[in-house]
Amino acid sequence: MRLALRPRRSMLYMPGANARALEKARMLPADSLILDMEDAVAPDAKAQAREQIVLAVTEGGYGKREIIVRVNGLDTAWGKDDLYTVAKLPIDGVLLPKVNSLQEIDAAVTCLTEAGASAELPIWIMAETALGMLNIASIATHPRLAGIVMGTSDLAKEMRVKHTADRIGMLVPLSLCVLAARANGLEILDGVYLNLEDETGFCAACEQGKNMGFDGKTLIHPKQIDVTNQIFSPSGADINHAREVIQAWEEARKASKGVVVVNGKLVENLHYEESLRVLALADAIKERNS
Ligand SMILES: CC(C)(COP(=O)(O)OP(=O)(O)OC[C@H]1O[C@@H](n2cnc3c(N)ncnc32)[C@H](O)[C@@H]1OP(=O)(O)O)[C@@H](O)C(=O)NCCC(=O)NCCSC(=O)C[C@H](O)C(=O)O
Ligand SMILES: [Mg+2]
Repeated sequence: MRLALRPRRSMLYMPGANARALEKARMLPADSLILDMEDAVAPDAKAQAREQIVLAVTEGGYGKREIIVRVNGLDTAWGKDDLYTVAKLPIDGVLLPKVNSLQEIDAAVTCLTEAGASAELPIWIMAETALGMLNIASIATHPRLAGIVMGTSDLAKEMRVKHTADRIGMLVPLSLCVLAARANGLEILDGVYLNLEDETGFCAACEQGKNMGFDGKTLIHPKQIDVTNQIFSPSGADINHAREVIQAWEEARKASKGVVVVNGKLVENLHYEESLRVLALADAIKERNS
């Protein structure tokens, strides 16, 4: 499933059991919201979280923010009821946690279909298990899949990787998932940054994620939104450069040339296509903010 170009620079998690967070999110500038029934919710609060999420999305008021609900896995006591509950909610996607295989997506889709969900309801997966990493090339081909969210906390635990500033132990899985996403036309979001006091480290992680090819970053607190939106938006310089490339390339084409030099750099068709994407993203962000 290919989604239309939509900014997904910032995707904020909130525990479904936290009514204040569900309320607050209606005013926050995040592009997407993940209303969580899974790991941010204690077992005793699962039923309450489900009820509050139903109430919140039914009431609405989230404007242009994309609403995605993260359900519990089908191997838990709550997974099936979660899927039955979200099947008919007015949401933009369902996020499946800890996906290990394509067959697990099939099982979730079967539940959603039984419960009357539209065949158009986008499915997202968390890439956060060692087995899921090894199977990501196959998982990413699922026809209902819209996007991948990196679960770097669970993955670090499974791989016994330390959270270092350069994320050295994460680079292979992160890039593997970016490759799988791009090969299948999917969106992909980087994992969360857990230290809420470390702004410098957070900015560096956002920059690294952008440079690695991610569309945006998942977040745990409202104070992480603005900087994320800024880093994952094309800058003024990016937009000017894209316009120059497009103009130069179109003129070159008219003159039957296959290459042209812009500001001392070689420009080919691939740069033209990337420049069109940058301008389309900038327009989508403008529209999102209007
Ligand atoms: C980390 C927190 C528990 C901190 O909460 P709190 O102590 O309430 O923070 P503040 O007092 O600084 O909050 C200021 C105001 O902002 C609202 N708020 C806080 N967090 C959120 C949020 N996530 N969404 C919406 N609104 C939020 C507070 O209500 C305050 O509002 P106001 O009343 O107007 O002052 C908390 O931030 C939190 O719970 N964060 C989310 C944690 C979470 O969802 N974790 C699970 C996802 S991470 C994960 O599982 C990734 C993956 O699976 C993996 O494996 O990597
Ligand atoms: Mg996780």
